[in-house]
Amino acid sequence: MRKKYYNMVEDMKKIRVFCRIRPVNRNEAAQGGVIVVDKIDEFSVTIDTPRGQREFQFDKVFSAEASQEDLFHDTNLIQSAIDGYNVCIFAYGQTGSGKTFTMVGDKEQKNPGLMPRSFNAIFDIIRENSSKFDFKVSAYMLELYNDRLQDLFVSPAGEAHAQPQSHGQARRVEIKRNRKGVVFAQGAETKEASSAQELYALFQQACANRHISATMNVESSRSHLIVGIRVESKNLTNGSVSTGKLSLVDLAGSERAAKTGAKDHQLKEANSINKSLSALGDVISALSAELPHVPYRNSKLYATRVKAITNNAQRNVESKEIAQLKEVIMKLKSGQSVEDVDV
Ligand SMILES: Nc1ncnc2c1ncn2[C@@H]1O[C@H](COP(=O)(O)OP(=O)(O)OP(=O)(O)O)[C@@H](O)[C@H]1O
Repeated sequence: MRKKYYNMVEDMKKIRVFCRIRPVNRNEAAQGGVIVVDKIDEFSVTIDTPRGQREFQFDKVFSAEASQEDLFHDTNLIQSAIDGYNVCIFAYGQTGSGKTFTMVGDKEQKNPGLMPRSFNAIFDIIRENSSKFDFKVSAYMLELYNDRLQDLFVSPAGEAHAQPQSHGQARRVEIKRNRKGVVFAQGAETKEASSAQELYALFQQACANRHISATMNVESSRSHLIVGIRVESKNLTNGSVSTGKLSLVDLAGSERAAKTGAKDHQLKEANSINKSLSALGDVISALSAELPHVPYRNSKLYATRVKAITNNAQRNVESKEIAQLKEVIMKLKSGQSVEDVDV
């Protein structure tokens, strides 16, 4: 059992790359379109290109018939996030390739994607363990638009009316790293949720505040959506507290704006998306090639010098005493008395 868990943790140190093949849609089928990606086994695909056939390898390949449930089943790292690990899942691909469908699902939520399924799974696990742990779930939701992080819990109208800070600018969200190397979004509003429904309602509120390109009559994400869910669990037997984080990211695609005679601001969007996606691509290739320098700082998507993701999977756990001391500090900061806290 212990070996199995150890192997799982070892496995988690890696970045895993899955490939999902999108089925042809009605328009494409009407124009005689066919799938050009061929799944040849569990791990490989071939693509016919003008320069001949090319083969690509992945940790797993999902065919066009794979269901949302299949995807969730094989990418499910919710238990690890609840156990105190930092888990990040994102979809990467060109415009229209199915990133939003995979991460969020279809509009009517007949086929929910990884995000709503993860919200449910978090609270299912919490329910199963509620006699042994006290849980606290909180979330922040951001978008990265034109190289600027926006807090999606603050509506654009609210932002416009917000009191400017002393240096004359509206509230800014910045990616920072604390002394333990944990990355966090400084300045982002965090909201607590006590059920999957509440978390989903927060998500819907966040989506309503996203940038959409009004002049394009197609549904296309023009910004990167970042959903961060923090799960704090207090062990009721020994008082230790572990904090895990699940980051779910729906990246924007870029090609469409560039191809359709885009206006100035659309080109700015496309350039900014391309720049951040290529920075992300550089980070991933540096990590997978285990290069000594990982260029995190080239984009706000990975703006901090996170200690190598590949070789540092560790649980964020603190003892009962530290958890209590933090509580004392919190109370003192808010002007409460601490006499009744026994440390
Ligand atoms: N596996 C799938 N099965 C059925 N329909 C799908 C699948 N993947 C994507 N689609 C449909 O294809 C269309 C494009 O998908 P989606 O919006 O997810 O693309 P995207 O990669 O997020 O695009 P963009 O980068 O422009 O936001 C949508 O109508 C979506 O419902």
